[in-house]
Amino acid sequence: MDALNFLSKKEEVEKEINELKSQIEEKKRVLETLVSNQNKHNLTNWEISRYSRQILVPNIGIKGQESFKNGKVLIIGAGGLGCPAAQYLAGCGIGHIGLVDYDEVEENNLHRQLLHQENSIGTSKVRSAAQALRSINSHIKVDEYPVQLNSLNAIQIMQSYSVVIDASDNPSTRYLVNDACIMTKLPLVSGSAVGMEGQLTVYNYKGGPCYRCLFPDPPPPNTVSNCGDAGVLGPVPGVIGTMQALQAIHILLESEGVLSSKLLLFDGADTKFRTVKLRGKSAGCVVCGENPTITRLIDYEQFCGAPANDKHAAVNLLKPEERITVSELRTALKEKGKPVVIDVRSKTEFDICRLPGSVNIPLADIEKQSAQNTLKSVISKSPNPNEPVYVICRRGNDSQKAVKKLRELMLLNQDFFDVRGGLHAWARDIDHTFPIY
Ligand SMILES: Nc1ncnc2c1ncn2[C@@H]1O[C@H](COP(=O)(O)OP(=O)(O)OP(=O)(O)O)[C@@H](O)[C@H]1O
Ligand SMILES: [Zn+2]
Repeated sequence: MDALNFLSKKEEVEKEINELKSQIEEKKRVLETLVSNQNKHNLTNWEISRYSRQILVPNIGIKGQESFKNGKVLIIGAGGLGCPAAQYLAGCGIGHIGLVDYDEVEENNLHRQLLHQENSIGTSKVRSAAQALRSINSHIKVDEYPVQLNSLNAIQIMQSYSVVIDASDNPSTRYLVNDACIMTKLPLVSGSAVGMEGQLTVYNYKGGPCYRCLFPDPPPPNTVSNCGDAGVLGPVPGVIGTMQALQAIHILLESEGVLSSKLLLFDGADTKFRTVKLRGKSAGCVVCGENPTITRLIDYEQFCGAPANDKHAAVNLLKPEERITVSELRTALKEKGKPVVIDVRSKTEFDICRLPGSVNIPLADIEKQSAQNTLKSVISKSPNPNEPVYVICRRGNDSQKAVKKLRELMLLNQDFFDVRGGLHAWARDIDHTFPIY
């Protein structure tokens, strides 16, 4: 047989094989339908076997597993809460999961965002989480939205789902998701976790309240603590995110356990759970009340006075002459003997790293004016008590607040200077061995 004949014969046989394969697949489907009709459900033998341990739970059963298979859950945020929530939903066989996140994986995410791996640092969180979910369960559909959820895209993204999980970390996104859930008539599973504590509730479920019914006004900007500032212990969002998955499941099952009009509080320090009753739906709510005034999505960053992310915007509270650079600080440290350097971070942060000889007086103590005696004693003991005092913090925001306060108090007629960019700038420009957190 010459080469041409061989190739065309080969192609013919391969075509026949493919046709036979698709006939087999088709027959398998017919058989599955026959079996499931006989069993009066639409689960395949493979699904029964794969999910057998949860199907055996009387609250779930075949009916429950069918509702998981048909379930469509959207998760906003693939971080500390979103990872455990998504992981359990994928494991349970929720047929369709959507993930929204604009951010990339950072090394400091890995202690708690366990869908992401070391080799995903710097890549899209949505991509990394979606890949992990597909390797947990290749039979579910995972939609990837590597974007910031905003007023332009929220409704369109949400309307393909039946339950929404808010696993984000900022008030602007919380109000946006709430309002979009009212407009798309979707139940909203809302969670949060910072430090050792977490909270969980369900909004907009069967006549229950929405987020705005309970919190009509946004919190003042910069008053909301986040993981980047206050820290968080990994298993704490693990608990809350897992319970968000459980709430989504209760909603899909239409079971009793939905936390509507109730708030679950978790204290990881004392290992305590508490549930408190919340106010019901408010007739005057501007979005879900009797005469709503918000009928389309608004500008949430403007409403909250804060961006829809937790990136740090640099504050600018002082005049240029009240601030010095890290290079000027280094010169002062070299040339002026031992100037006083006040570090206004928390004690926990001061224990992580500090400039040699710096003294820790947290901003909170300066603001409460409870630090004056300590400060006076530090200054009077310094070799050059009339020299300027330098104030430093992590990124150069809190140090400006401290300098402003200290200058207002005109303590000892001392000159106080802010160190621009704080210890992050020191690590970047002066000492590359200095730790960054
Ligand atoms: N509007 C939004 N659209 C899409 N994703 C959002 C939005 N707002 C917040 N997120 C995402 O929600 C996730 C929240 O995760 P988490 O609270 O663990 O914080 P983090 O930003 O990952 O970590 P850290 O606060 O420690 O830097 C983040 O990945 C963030 O990018
Ligand atoms: Zn409401």
